[in-house]
Amino acid sequence: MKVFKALTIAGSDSGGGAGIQADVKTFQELGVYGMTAITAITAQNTTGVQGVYPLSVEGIAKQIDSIGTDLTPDAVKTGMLFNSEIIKVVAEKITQYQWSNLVIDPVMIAKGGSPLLQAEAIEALKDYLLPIATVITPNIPEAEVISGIKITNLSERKEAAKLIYNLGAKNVMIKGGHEETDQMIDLLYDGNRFFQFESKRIATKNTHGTGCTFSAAITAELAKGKNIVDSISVAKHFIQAAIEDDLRIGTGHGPTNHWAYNKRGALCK
Ligand SMILES: Nc1ncnc2c1ncn2[C@@H]1O[C@H](COP(=O)(O)OP(=O)(O)O)[C@@H](O)[C@H]1O
Ligand SMILES: Cc1ncc(COP(=O)(O)O)c(N)n1
Repeated sequence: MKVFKALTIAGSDSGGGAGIQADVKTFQELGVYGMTAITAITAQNTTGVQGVYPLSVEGIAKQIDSIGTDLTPDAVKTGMLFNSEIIKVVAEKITQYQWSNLVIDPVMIAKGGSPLLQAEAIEALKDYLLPIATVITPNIPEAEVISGIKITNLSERKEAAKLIYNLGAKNVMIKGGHEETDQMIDLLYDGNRFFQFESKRIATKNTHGTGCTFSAAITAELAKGKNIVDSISVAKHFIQAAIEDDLRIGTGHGPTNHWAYNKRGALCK
């Protein structure tokens, strides 16, 4: 049996809804063996972030080397990277090991407003990570920061996608979670065409970790050898099910249910 393997290089969320924890749960649900290199520990729950503790650059490089010298991932994603030093070492190691299928989730701010990426790191993200990305998955505020333009409608989102594409990412997926529309549109640009992935907006405050889960699902499907459009299509169904079937735990922005996608599959059989 061929075992598909995916690596996440991201921060730990003690509350279990976002970050490394969301990624590993998603990999597992999609039948992919999950591996991790932790960049920072956050003390976090559904009410917000209580503390951020980045790891040393040496400690992060060592974790990636442990994987690179023994286990070759079929796809890699990055999440919270915190500062430019971490971004540089992560880009260097991914290049050193010649890993392909790289998903960059340019995590900047947690749902409650706490910064998970320092402002000084934006240029490093553009210079070192975008040129090696198979796909970058910003939400609308992140796409505004990277592209440098304001996004208030779909045509501005398309313009931003083109600007981000020109920075070197092979595909740009600008998510629509931050738009006030009833229809949730995630927009992909592959340098040639635009693709829209649509679903109904779910009225809920429990969206902690949606971006992490979505990008982890894309990573898992790329690891299995699917193309970008098919990978995003699965990820969209996965996140929709996970949000619809929210767990209602904690007193703030609760997590999504990573089990929901497979639970539905099982119920349909
Ligand atoms: N209320 C919602 N209903 C349905 N899908 C949602 C909702 N909120 C977010 N999503 C989906 O979750 C994914 C993450 O979107 P978004 O919230 O924009 O990212 P982030 O978590 O990075 O801010 C996207 O696929 C988006 O369409
Ligand atoms: C460690 C960590 N990484 C990422 C996020 C972003 O979460 P979201 O997916 O809700 O944008 C988070 N809150 N914590």
